[in-house]
Amino acid sequence: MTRWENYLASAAKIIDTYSGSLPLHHFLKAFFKEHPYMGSRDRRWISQLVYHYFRLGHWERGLPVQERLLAGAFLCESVPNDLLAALKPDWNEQVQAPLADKLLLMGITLAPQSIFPFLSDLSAGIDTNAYAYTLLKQPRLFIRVRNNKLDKVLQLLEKAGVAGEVFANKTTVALPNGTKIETIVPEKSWYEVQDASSQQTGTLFMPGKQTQWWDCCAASGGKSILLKDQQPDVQLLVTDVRRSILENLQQRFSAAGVRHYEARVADLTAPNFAASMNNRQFDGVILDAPCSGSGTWGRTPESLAFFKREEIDKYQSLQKRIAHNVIPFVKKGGALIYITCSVFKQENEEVVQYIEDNSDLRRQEGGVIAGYDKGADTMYAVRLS
Ligand SMILES: C[S@@+](CC[C@H](N)C(=O)[O-])C[C@H]1O[C@@H](n2cnc3c(N)ncnc32)[C@H](O)[C@@H]1O
Repeated sequence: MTRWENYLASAAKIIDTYSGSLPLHHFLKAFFKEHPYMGSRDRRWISQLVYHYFRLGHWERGLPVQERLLAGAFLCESVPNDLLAALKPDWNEQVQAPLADKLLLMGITLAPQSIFPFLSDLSAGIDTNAYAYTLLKQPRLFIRVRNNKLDKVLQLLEKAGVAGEVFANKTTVALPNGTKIETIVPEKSWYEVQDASSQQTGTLFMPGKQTQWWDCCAASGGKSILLKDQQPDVQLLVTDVRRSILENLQQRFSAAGVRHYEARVADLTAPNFAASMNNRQFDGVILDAPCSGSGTWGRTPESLAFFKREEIDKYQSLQKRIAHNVIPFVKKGGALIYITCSVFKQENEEVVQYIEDNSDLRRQEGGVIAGYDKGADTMYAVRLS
C-alpha cells in the first residue's frame, strides 16, 4: 500500500469506529495515541480526510467509505495537494475550480438539501443554498483584539508571516486556520479567540456605566469579557450549571485582566433557583442559551452527521424553561439579550416569541448573524427590553 492508500484506510477505520458520542477531535486524539508510529504529517492528513468526509453532511451516506473520503478531499479542498495528485490526478488539476465544475467532472449532483436535510427549519433570513454549501468549507479562526493593541498584534503577525484580515471595526481579525496565535502573540491580554459572529453579539449589549449585569449561562465567559471590555465598571454576576467551566472562566478572566465580578454555580431550571437569587434585579441579562450549536457545525461537521431532528424540540423546551425563570430578574426598562449559536427558528424566533408572550419584554433589535459569508459561525442574537 502507498502512503496515501494507508491514509485512506486509517481514515476509513476511524469513520467505522466513531460513534459520535465524543467530539471528533477528542476521538482522533485517542486514536493517534493508540497509533504512536503515525507522525504529525500523517495525523494531519488523516484528520483532514475524516473532517472532509463529515463536511459532506448527509450526501450519499451509502457510498463506500473510501470513495466518499476522496469525494470530500476533492470538494472541500481548494489547493492542489499530494494526496489527490497520487490518487486522483485529474481531480487534483481541477481542485481550484468552482463547485459546479467539480461536480460536473465527478458526474454527480450535490443538492443543498442532501448536505443539510434540515433546511426548512432554518431561521428566516438565512440563505439556504449559501449556508448548506459553506458547510463544505472549514470556517476561519478569529480573534478579538483588546486594549488597543491592534498595531502590536499586526506587527507580530507580520513578523510570523501570517496574513490577517482586519474587519472594519478594527478589533476583529480573521486568521488562517491552524495559526498558532498563542505562540505568535504571547501576551494573552491583547486578544481573545472569539468567532466574528460571537463578537458581533456584543453590539446589542450597550451597557451603561455602573449598571448591574448577569451573564446567566456564562460557560468560560466569552460574552462577559466582551461586556467588560465595553464597560469595565459594570457589576457582573456570572453563573453556569457546570462548576468546571466556571473554573475555566476564572482562569480566563484572570489572564484577560478582568476583575470585580461574582461567579457561582446555578441550575436555572432547579425548583429552588429563584429563591437563591434573593430578589436581585439586573439592568442587563445575557442569556446565551444551551442550544444545538448548529451554527457552528462548520467547525464540528461530525455533529451534522449524528444530529437527530427531535433534539431541536428538546433544546427549545430547555430554552423556554430557562427564559421563563430568568425573565423576572430583568429590571423594568432593562434588557434581556437572547443569544444562540443555532440556525433553527425553533431555537431562535420561536423562543423570542415565547419571551414576548410571557413578559413585558419586546424585541428591539437583532436577529440572525450570518457568518457563512465571511468564514464565521452563524448565530442569532436579539435585544429585548
Ligand atoms: C452556549 S453556552 C454559553 C457560552 C458562553 N456565553 C460564551 O460566550 O462562552 C451555554 C451554557 O449554558 C450552560 N447551561 C446549560 N443548562 C443550564 C442550566 N440549566 N442552568 C445554567 N446553565 C446552563 C451550559 O453549561 C453552557 O456552558
